[in-house]
Amino acid sequence: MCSRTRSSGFIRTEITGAAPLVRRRALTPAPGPRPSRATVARAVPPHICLTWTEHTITERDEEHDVPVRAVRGAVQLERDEPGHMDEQVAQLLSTILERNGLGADDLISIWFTATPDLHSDFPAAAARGLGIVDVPLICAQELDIEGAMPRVVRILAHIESDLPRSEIAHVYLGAAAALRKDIAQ
Ligand SMILES: C=C(O[C@@H]1C=C(C(=O)O)C=C[C@H]1O)C(=O)O
Repeated sequence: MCSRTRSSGFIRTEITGAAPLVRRRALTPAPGPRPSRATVARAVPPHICLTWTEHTITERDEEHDVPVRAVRGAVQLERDEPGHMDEQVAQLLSTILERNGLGADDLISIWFTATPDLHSDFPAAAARGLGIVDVPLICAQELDIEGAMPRVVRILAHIESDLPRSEIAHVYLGAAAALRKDIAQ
């Protein structure tokens, strides 16, 4: 899929497939202006099929490419109480990590939403309780849709994972499974 050869401190990336590879944060584009597709096509041997990374075929060798994926989760709280929220959100987040074989280092960022009937705490606080302290987090209020399930905390996490998209486990705990019967695990 992606092979690399080192040359005097730089590395040449040759993409032979069309996987949605995204460079890790530590990688920086090659200096200078971004060449056009035509320029790159002329500069690259014809057997190499380049993806969108073609404009930086030479880049610093700091880390390997890992696909970015997104994983969803949700849990319905029994009551709006800080200790209960903390426990339920921690369980949701740790289940997402466990079922997808993830560690804290694989997390890019996490969005939390809470339905408008939840006021007792920020759901993101539960992530810090799990030791996730250097991942950008944000909380927002979920849409106030008539008839929607009450007391729900949702998660949308962006992750680095070699799992294909079809194998990402989205976690809807307990009653929240009714929200997405098609993907809940
Ligand atoms: C169905 C859900 O609830 C809401 C509806 C969503 C959707 O239709 O995709 C996504 C998130 C929520 O705004 C869910 O959490 O999955």
